[in-house]
Amino acid sequence: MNQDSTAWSPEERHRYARHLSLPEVGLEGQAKLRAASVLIIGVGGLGSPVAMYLAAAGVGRLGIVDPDRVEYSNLQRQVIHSSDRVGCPKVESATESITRINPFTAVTAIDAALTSDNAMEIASDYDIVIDGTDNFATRYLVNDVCVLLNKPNCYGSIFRFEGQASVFGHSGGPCYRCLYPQPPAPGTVPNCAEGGVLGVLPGLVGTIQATEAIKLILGIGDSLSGRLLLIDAADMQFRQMKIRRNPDCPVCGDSPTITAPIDYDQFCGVSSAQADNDQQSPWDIEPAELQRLLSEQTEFILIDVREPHEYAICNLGGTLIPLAELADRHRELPADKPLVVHCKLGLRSAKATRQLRELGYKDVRNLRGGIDAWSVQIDQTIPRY
Ligand SMILES: Nc1ncnc2c1ncn2[C@@H]1O[C@H](COP(=O)(O)OP(=O)(O)OP(=O)(O)O)[C@@H](O)[C@H]1O
Repeated sequence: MNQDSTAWSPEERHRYARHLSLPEVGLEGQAKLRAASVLIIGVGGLGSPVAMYLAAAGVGRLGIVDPDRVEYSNLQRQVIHSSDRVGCPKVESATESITRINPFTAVTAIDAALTSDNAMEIASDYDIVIDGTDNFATRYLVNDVCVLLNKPNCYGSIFRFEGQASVFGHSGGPCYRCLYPQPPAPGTVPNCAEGGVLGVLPGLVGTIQATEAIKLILGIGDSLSGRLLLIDAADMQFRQMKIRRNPDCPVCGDSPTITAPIDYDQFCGVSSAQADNDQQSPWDIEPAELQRLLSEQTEFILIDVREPHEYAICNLGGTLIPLAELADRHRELPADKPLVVHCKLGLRSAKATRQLRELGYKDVRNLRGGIDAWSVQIDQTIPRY
């Protein structure tokens, strides 16, 4: 314990009164909370409620790590941030909120991404780690670092209306790799930016992560270690699945082969997918060139392969054929005219371009960077979403 557990100011006694009268917490438990340190990776949708509730509960020291800046599109769920903080580093905005909630909580803000190079050093300074991130490479990194440092990892993830939570690497329990030995192939699982997420869902999952951290600090209840909680907010169903430690797990198994953080982008195939994405395809068309074609009234067909609800948000006026319908509906397109295909970011339209070329369409091009790039480079009145 880093503070005298018996010394409480009148304000602290008043602030924590409802904990103090709870037999499972009391002065002793509150002292454990004050002496505890928790590292929160990502102060986005999940990290927001986690940080706010842990501060309110009186956790003595919080570390927050995030390289991102607050955007308007974050505010629908990232409740630790507010409109006046758009453009600010998330960790700065979160520190301000945490301090307003509880000035007795000390915050260390790291305005950078957790990486293989810094994770061991950063995490070693905390009792518990909470993963509030949104990508597979970081999830495997957080998992491995927690196993290597023997720290519990309160895990959560969300997508659309569904969430998951568990506690990994705790007292001989399984780790994230025992549950998911391999990451999904890059591009096969859409992220929240593409697929959307119900704003309240990270509140639900993040408070479960915070609850698990508080239980671990207090040493009470039955933790989610060895169980995966599956949440369906649309039907409000909570299910759980048993998870066992895999003796062959490369990080927590009987003969581990991972003894230090690895290259997680490479493990998750992110580098090669990114390189493919960055590499200009001969079929790409830049936004400026598309603008020229439009202004010169060149004859071509513009095709939008997004979903109807995305088309309703903003569109360039092309023919809407969602990617999943292209195989059935491609005959609506003339075979003898140039086609320009686009989507939100240029990935779905790259697939559509390949598909149409395989179907025999000779002159098909893909708008590089999608409607997002068009909005940044050509027409800022088109909303980014
Ligand atoms: N390696 C990492 N280190 C620290 N923070 C990370 C890391 N990877 C992701 N994050 C952070 O985790 C948070 C996840 O938040 P969230 O899932 O709500 O999405 P977002 O990236 O803020 O928003 P959107 O996906 O809509 O653009 C983000 O703030 C992101 O910057």
